[in-house]
Amino acid sequence: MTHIRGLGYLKVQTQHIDRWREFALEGLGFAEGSGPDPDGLYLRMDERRSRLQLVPGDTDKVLAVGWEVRDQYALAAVREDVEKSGTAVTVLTAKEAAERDAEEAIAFTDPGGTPVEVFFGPVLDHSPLRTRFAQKFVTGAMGMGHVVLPTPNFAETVTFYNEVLGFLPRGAMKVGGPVRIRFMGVNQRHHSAAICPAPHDGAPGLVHLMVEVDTLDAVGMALDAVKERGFSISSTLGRHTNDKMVSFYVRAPGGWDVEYGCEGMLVDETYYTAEEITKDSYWGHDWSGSEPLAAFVPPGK
Ligand SMILES: Cc1ccc(O)c(O)c1CC[C@@H]1C(=O)CC[C@]2(C)C(=O)CC[C@@H]12
Ligand SMILES: [Fe+2]
Repeated sequence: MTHIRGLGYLKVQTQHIDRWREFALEGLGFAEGSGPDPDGLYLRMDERRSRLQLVPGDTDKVLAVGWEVRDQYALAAVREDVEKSGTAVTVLTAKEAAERDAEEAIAFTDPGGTPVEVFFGPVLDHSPLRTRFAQKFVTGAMGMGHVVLPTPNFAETVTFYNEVLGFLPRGAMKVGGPVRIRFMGVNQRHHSAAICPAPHDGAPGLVHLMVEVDTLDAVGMALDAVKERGFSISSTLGRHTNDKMVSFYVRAPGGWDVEYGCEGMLVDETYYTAEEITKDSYWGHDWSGSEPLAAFVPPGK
């Protein structure tokens, strides 16, 4: 059993903070939140002060994938498990935790090189949330969405998430020969993470972030809004075969994608078994117009 309850937050550095503002606020309909860096962009999806955090910098890269646990006891247990695996853990200072709107947090790097944080005690913002398309983001017990992480050490990374962090296998898909993308979950969301083999550890360290909304109309309105603003559609609308989600993928400033969807299924662990899908989608999800993902482009190219 894992102590991790869901994806809590994602913090990303970007060279393109102004374009990000347009992308996230006008295109995807996130609400503006608050956070410690006056030059940062803090995006609200729910009662948290922020879920997605962009800070300006001279490269585009993931600074932290933040996983949430129930309380201080769960955090201590995760820390012990990670340390026992031989991975060094940093306990963040009270100031560093406060900057993350958390009561306490730890940090470490996974075998694929992704900077990971685990925290408890998120600080809330009770002011009414007004989103651009009047959509509700599906968060709560399902966390903020899912991340697809690239790794040059695929087997080791998968083992780490399953056996050290306790993520449950939620099926796989072959992506060339015997190589599989592996989906993993920690709650009723079908997958909160997917691990994807990448040939090298190229920036930005992320393949995509998926966020879910409550209506197909909001997905359609976001699709129109990002297209109107000149953002590149990586994949057309489609329905996935594993989590049943209807989504599109759009290229974020910085070379990774945001998947924006609705109608994701709820997993019932009483009956669930991990299955292998042989098609990514029942219909749609045409990737032929996708610009190359930065995670798969060799550094320096
Ligand atoms: C197959 C699938 C099911 C549910 C998801 O949320 C999801 O993101 C995916 C993967 C989508 C996508 C794909 O099918 C083609 C190969 C892609 C582009 C990758 O290399 C990572 C994401 C993959
Ligand atoms: Fe996805």
